Amino acid sequence: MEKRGMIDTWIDKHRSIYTAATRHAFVVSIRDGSVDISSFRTWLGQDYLFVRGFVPFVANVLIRACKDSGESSDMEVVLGGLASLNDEIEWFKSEGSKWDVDFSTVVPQKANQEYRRFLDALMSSEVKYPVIMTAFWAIEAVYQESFAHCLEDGNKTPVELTGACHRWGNDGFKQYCSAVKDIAERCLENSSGEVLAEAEDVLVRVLEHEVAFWEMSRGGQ
Ligand SMILES: Cc1ncc(CN)c(N)n1
Repeated sequence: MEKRGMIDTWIDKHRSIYTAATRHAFVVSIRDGSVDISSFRTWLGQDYLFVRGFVPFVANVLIRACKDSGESSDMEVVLGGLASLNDEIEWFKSEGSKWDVDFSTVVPQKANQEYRRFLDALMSSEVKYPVIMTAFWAIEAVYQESFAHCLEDGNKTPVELTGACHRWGNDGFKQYCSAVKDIAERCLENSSGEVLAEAEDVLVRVLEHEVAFWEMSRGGQ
C-alpha cells in the first residue's frame, strides 16, 4: 500500500478547496457533455498563455532539482516534464486552429496574471526546494485529476474534446505526477516545521489559483 505523507494529510485537511479545483463546474461540464464551447475557447486561449509562462517556472524547478536535490533522479523527472511542454505548446497551436482561437489576440485575464505573478515569486532562490516541489506537484496534479475525471466510466465527454482530456488524463501523465509527488514527499520528510508550514500554504494557494483559473472560462476574471 502507498505510504501516506504530508501531501495526503494536507489534502484531507483542505478537502473542500481540493475538490473545488479538481471537480470544477467547467470540468464537470466537459464530462457531462454540457460544456459551452465559448467557455472552452476562453480556457484554451488563457491556458496557452499560462503554459508559455509555466515554461520558465519548470525550467527553474529543473535548475533547483540539479542544484538543491540530493537525488540525481529528480532532474530526470523534471526534465521529462519540461520536454513534454514542447509537445503541449504544439498541441495548443493545433487546437487554436481547430477552434479558431487566434492566440496573438488573447489578452491574459486577471486570474491568469495573478497566477503568473505567484509563479514568478516561487522562482526566488529564497523559496526552499520542498516548497517548490509541492507547488509543482499541485499544479500538475489538478490538471491530471480534472481531465482524468472526464475520461472515467460514464463520461459523456464530446469526442472533439477528448484530445484535451487525454493530454492530461493519460496514464503516463498520472505516473509523472506520482513521481513528482514522491520527490516532494521525500523532501518534506526532512523539512523543518517552518518549511512544512510554507509548503502547506503554497499548496492551498495553488488550489485557489486553479479554481480562479477555471472560473475565467465561465466569464469570471
Ligand atoms: C492553469 C493550469 N494549471 C496546470 C496546467 C498543467 N500543466 C495547465 N496547463 N494550466
